[in-house]
Amino acid sequence: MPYIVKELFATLQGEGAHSGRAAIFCRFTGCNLWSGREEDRYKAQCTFCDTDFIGTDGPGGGRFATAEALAAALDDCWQAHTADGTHRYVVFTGGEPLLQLDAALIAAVKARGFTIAVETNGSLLAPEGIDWVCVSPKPGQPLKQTHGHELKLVYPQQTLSPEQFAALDFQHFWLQPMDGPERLANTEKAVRYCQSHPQWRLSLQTHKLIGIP
Ligand SMILES: C[S@@+](CC[C@H](N)C(=O)[O-])C[C@H]1O[C@@H](n2cnc3c(N)ncnc32)[C@H](O)[C@@H]1O
Ligand SMILES: Nc1nc2[nH]cc(C(=O)O)c2c(=O)[nH]1
Ligand code: SF4
Ligand SMILES: [Mg+2]
Repeated sequence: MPYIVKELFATLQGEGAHSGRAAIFCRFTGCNLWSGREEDRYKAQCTFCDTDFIGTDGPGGGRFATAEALAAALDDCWQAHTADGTHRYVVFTGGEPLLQLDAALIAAVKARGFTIAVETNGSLLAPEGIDWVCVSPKPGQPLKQTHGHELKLVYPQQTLSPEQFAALDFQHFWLQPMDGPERLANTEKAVRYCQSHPQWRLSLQTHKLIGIP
């Protein structure tokens, strides 16, 4: 099965505990909670997505026939954008990366010296070997990935509250204000929640603030 990638680009991780860290983002095509088409958004399980994950037309996107081919593309992207070969970091996102990220790709990317992070909605179990698991729960599907490194809840959501997740096995608990027309009000709500519930910290989408991808 080929890996289908919307885009593959170098930037800084904008969110969560690794915010500010140089990374290659590999955005897989497709999600299990929304078709990605605007006309379907109202009936999707996840309705507030900020991302275009349809097709393969983004920078560096395409169909990669093998794990080795995709790992080589990540390697090229890292080498084109960084001064040295160390601290290699790849973030697999999407769409929903756990629909495609498998043992073969993890092994191929590790063999090239990358530390691997994933951004997942948590409705699928993560395979072994991922170094940093960020789970961002969504409505509509039961949460299967109930442990990891950071839990990043988009806030506020009508049907999901921080209390539902506060006892799970994660090192970091983030509230990330929901982007969209209510972003400012949502940010104020997230600030108030974090102030009164100090287990939770505020995650801003810093890449959007400074205009990088
Ligand atoms: C586009 S998702 C892709 C990865 C995976 N499908 C997921 O939902 O975690 C990447 C991150 O953006 C967050 N996100 C998506 N839409 C957002 C929005 N409107 N405001 C704030 N964060 C959002 C997600 O919760 C997730 O943490
Ligand atoms: N800079 C940057 N940081 C990010 N962290 C998570 C992202 C995502 O879309 O998964 C993202 C993204 O799209 N850009
Ligand atoms: S689960 Fe993630 S990629 Fe899928 S629609 Fe929601 S935010 Fe977007
Ligand atoms: Mg994003």
